[in-house]
Amino acid sequence: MTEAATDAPSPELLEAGRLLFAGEAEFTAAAPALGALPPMEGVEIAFAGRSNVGKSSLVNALTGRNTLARTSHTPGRTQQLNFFRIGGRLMLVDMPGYGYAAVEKAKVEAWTQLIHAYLKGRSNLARVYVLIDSRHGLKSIDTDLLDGLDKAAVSYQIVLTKGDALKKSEIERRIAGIQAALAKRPAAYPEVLLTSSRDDRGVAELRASIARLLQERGA
Ligand SMILES: Nc1nc2c(ncn2[C@@H]2O[C@H](COP(=O)(O)OP(=O)(O)OP(=O)(O)O)[C@@H](O)[C@H]2O)c(=O)[nH]1
Ligand SMILES: [Mg+2]
Repeated sequence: MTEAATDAPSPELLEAGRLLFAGEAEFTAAAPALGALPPMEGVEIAFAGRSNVGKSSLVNALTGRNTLARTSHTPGRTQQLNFFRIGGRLMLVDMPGYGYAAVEKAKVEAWTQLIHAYLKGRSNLARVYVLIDSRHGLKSIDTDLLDGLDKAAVSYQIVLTKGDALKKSEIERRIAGIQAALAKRPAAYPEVLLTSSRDDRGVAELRASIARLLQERGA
């Protein structure tokens, strides 16, 4: 396990994260295609992951607003790149899911192309948070995305979701397995975060991680 993997954020960073997400959070744009992206504004981060992994729920948990992003039991709820302005300094992008969805295959393939193209071509994108369902771990469709991000040198960090649904021993095993899989990936941030939008575990730590990223970017 690396240093970063076990480092708890400092109280100052936790407070910076809390303040970042305590301010205004507003939906600003939805882009169905690359040609419809809003202008670049400040530092951007994106939430990517398989359909139904809990991306939109985590946006709501971070902002403490239950209905900011639309969520659903049915995979395929988010169908465009949704841009949220957070505290005037950060743009958070909630993406459609890849992998599977309760919509036509052609639609999912089009989203997957859009996701890959956006992630590799957005110059103010500071980091991609790749969300992985803690119960399922990394699937080949996830490693396809990681391969693309490594090749394009786009920084990413793994965030495990639905941590409330796993036992402690399973959580430890899952995190260790993912860290081992990341060790040889050049664009991976070594720390793996475990979150739950149900019981809020790891949410303050994720806010702190995002606040640290903004500090590093001088934003
Ligand atoms: N147990 C548990 N369920 C969760 C959690 N977060 C989300 N869910 C459930 O997972 C389902 C999908 O949540 P969404 O947030 O819509 O997932 P998404 O990744 O945005 O899905 P798409 O937009 O379809 O790609 C919903 O039924 C949520 O209630 C969590 O932390 N714990
Ligand atoms: Mg969604």
